[in-house]
Amino acid sequence: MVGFESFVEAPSKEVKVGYDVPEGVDIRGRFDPDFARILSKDALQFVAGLQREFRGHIRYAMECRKEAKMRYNNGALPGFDPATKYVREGEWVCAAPPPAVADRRVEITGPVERKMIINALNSGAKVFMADFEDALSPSWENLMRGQVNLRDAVNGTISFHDKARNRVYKLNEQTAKLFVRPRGWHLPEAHIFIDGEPATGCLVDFGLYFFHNWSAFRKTQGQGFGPFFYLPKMEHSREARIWNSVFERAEKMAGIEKGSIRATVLIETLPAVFQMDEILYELRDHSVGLNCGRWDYIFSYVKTFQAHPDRLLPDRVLVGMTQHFMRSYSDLLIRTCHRRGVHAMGGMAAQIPIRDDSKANEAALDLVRKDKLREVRAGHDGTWAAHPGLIPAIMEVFNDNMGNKANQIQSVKREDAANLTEGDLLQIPRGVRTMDGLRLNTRVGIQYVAAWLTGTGSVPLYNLMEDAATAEISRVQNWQWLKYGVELDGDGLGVKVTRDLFGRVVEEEMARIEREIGKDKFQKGMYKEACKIFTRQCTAAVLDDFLTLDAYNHIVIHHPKGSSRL
Ligand SMILES: CC(=O)SCCNC(=O)CCNC(=O)[C@H](O)C(C)(C)COP(=O)(O)OP(=O)(O)OC[C@H]1O[C@@H](n2cnc3c(N)ncnc32)[C@H](O)[C@@H]1OP(=O)(O)O
Ligand SMILES: O=CC(=O)O
Ligand SMILES: [Mg+2]
Repeated sequence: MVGFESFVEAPSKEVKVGYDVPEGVDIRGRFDPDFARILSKDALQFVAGLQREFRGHIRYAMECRKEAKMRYNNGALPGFDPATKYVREGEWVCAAPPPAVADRRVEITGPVERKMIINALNSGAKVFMADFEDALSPSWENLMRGQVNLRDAVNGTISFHDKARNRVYKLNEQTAKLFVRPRGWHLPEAHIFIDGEPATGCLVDFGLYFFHNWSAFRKTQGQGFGPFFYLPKMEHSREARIWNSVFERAEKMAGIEKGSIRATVLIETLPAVFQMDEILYELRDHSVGLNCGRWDYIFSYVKTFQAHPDRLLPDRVLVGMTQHFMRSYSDLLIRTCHRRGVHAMGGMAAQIPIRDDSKANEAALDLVRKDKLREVRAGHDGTWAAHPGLIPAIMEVFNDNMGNKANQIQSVKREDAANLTEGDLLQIPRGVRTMDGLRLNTRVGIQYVAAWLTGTGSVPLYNLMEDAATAEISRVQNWQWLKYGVELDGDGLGVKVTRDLFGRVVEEEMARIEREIGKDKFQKGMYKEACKIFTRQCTAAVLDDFLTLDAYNHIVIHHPKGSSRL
């Protein structure tokens, strides 16, 4: 095929440099020689092939999401699909877990940032999930540097020199096994156009990573299997079927056996909890389990029931795993996975170490221990840690309760959970809705968007980890409370959430943020822009599907033409 060059100006020199692209591919992101090694013509050809083969299927799946949304908005409830009862009732199992990742008792997650990748791989966790998703702001720089970092990590050559601290970071002898989480199906990659359209973000993340790393990964990490992935935010098994076909195409291109690639699917949307068997079935040759993506799941509960004022959630801090609908989701996930012979992974506790207050730190650690103890006793085979400082405590809980077994797939079947019903999975959570809840949602939402706009996708706020999933809860909850003029509990005054009240809350919380972080940081940051985006989304007549879809327009930078909206 005849190629052509996608030219951009090199700003300092007056020469033209450019990516060598295959026909139909146009790179609109900044040129960088490091990026060019990732965006090689062959790699782009592979990504373009994926895009061309699967774009129609993806479009259809996104249309189906819209249709389902309309049904829920008209009063329907999600539930098990009678048409796929035979899948749920059939006796089948997934391919056996690869030996390299039989033991996944503690997994650390984090963005694909160079130092964090090294720290995570060295952290003592069994697995590191490198994130292009909830924890990453998908700027061109972050995405492309992330690909460079992962290639160096898989090759074992990654290093990082922290000049300020004069510290050099390198990989230990023993490292965690690498999983990569591409973006969700809904996000475009606006810096890569294929046949005149933005590429699908997750196909870019997957395609580039797979193309450059499959061979080395299988030798150094996967003991003959791999690469390994986490798949986010799916709503239906038809979306899992697309991933399965993507994997088969990739395996064919690489000339490796079907079933080499393995993926854990996050069950983190409400519709997907009714599709767990179906999702595993679609991916049965490529599955390595399911995971409780609890934060997006809460977000999805609100989103799915956006037009159901009888199903409002209480304050965000009250929606924990002990609420009946959350516990039922975790129990059914364990039962489903173990019946099908794969891992049932727990979720993320949002607490992180608190350095300057040992009492508060101990209290936070205690919450993490309790959460993890509940998970391991329920039958989860492993769980997530947001920070390396939590790994020893979490590891201890899993070691004490799982002993020498690599996992609990065969030993904890949870047949009792077979009787869980749609009613259990949808049970309305209990708790109050307060002014403090509204304020916290607002303060956290604005600060998160401000960080995201400046390139950081996971941040510590008020001693908790915040990422795209947790920020989404704040956004949709505010939207829903505003939409239905919710009467707040707590002060006995029956204050209603109105636009006026929300306007005052936003003003006061912006002032509070400025006091907390200081005038200088506030001025230099993107708090005002973030406030505008967040406020617009909370007050929109129609709920935006994703916070990051609109915000993405603010971080797209086309070269050499400047910023560009999709
Ligand atoms: C809902 C979901 O999707 S959860 C999954 C997605 N979310 C995530 O992955 C969040 C991951 N965690 C993080 O990003 C971070 O821990 C944060 C933002 C929450 C806190 O970050 P910080 O306040 O910078 O942490 P802190 O200053 O305590 O870091 C101490 C050290 O630990 C390292 N560290 C902290 N978290 C991680 C991590 N997740 N992975 C690797 N290293 C980490 C830091 O790089 C730092 O290293 P250094 O001492 O060599 O400089
Ligand atoms: O991705 C994980 C979640 O909880 O959301
Ligand atoms: Mg998530």
